[in-house]
Amino acid sequence: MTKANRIRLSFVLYLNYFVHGIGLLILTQNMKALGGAWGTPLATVSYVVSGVGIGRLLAYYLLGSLSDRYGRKTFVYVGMLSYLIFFIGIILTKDFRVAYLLAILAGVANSALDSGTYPTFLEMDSKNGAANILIKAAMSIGEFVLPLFIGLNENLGGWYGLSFIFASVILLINFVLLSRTQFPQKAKTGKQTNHRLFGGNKRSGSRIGLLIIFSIYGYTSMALMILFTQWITLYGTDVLHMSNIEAHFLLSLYSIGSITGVLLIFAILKWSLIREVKLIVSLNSLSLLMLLVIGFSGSTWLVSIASFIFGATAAGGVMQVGLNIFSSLFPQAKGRATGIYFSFGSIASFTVPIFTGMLSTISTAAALRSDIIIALVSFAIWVIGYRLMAASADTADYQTERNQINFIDYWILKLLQWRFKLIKTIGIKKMSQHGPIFDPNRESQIMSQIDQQISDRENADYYQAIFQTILTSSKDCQSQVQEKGRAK
Ligand SMILES: O=C(O)C(=O)C[C@]1(C(=O)O)C=C[C@@H](O)C=C1
Repeated sequence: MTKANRIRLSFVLYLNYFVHGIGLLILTQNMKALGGAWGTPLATVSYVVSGVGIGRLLAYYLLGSLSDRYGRKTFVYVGMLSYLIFFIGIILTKDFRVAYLLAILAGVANSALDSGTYPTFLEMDSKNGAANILIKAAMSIGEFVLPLFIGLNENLGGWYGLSFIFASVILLINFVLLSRTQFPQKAKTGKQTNHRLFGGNKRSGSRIGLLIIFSIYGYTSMALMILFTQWITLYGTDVLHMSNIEAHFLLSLYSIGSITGVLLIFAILKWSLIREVKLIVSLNSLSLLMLLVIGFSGSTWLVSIASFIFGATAAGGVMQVGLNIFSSLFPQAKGRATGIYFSFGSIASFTVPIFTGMLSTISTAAALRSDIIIALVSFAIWVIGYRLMAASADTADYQTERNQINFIDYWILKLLQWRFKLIKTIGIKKMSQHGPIFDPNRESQIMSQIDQQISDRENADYYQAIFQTILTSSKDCQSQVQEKGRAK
């Protein structure tokens, strides 16, 4: 695949997730207007919204498996087309039953996009799953833009359907773009995918163990976020006695944390600085810690900071990291792995509101604190998962260290290039002032400064030799620049 093609394909796929971010909120953000259009109370609109979850649950496993067999592009098309019918249909229909069917279709759209897109990114860039983390960012941008769009439109007295038209137009443009884009070659197709999921070269006991872990994590990673976003504001006002605005701001801090987390995790994965399993264990332990602070510290300051960090660690793409690991364990069935994983996620989006609703009859604090149990389960299964995966990993491997060295070299080179740019400038200035290139005082000042900064004394000689070489090369570079200058 050419680089230009990769960039174009990535753009199209991310743009879909921008639309999906809009799709996630568009019904709830227009509840009143839709209730008016269908002549139903808000409760009915809310019932229609639940159709999205049903659609997801129905479709994930099936579409995921089919995507392994029939190719990713088809499923991206299916997802886009389903979303298009949903957006247009919702504003055309006057009947909430039709709307309910359309909501189910939106859930199917979600599943189809996921089944087509996540495996594509892994197949495009099999080295690491950084690209999949940005899906989360694209969604967040859509979720950020839609309320602004609707707010502005309402202020201008515009028709509520405009936001649906807006999403449809982007989809139509994206259809054209997608038709001109090539997808990467899929690793393997065919019937073997069926049993490979439970077999393959690893011991099947540990594979089944891992399959169970990923199914549970598909649930808990999603539940962790949904529960927090549903209850944190009420917890702020009712339990911590914060003002309304302060309590709402906790959710904003969580969102900002989430975007920060996406960028951080993306950079870490892009450079493969830490093994994904280590990353997921660290993120989960931090999430757990932050929930304990939120649940029991009682300090609004600490809760605010913890909400931010919780956003970064629980909603910064950790779910996508889990999916990456899951898919890499079942390389022949990436689509199916995606389907299974997100099916459990959609069960979470169903069940969390139900059981926290029941807990809230005891207290709001109980509802929010139940997230600690979910975090504890996530953490515990990853401790087991880590051991299972470590058992099968090659411990003599030093690829992670090599990746870290690549990262360091990258930055050393950037800094050296910056230094040489300055060196050239000084060389030219020295020439116009007829000053000598070699400045012994300055050099000994540099060397003694370096010497003071070296904390690893054992290797001090090596560092000094490296800097001596830099100084020598800098002078060579200046002579060359001056020669060129004189020749002109
Ligand atoms: O500071 C200067 O005068 C430079 O030209 C730069 C530089 C250096 O590499 O840092 C290079 C040559 C001189 O001998 C001293 C220092």
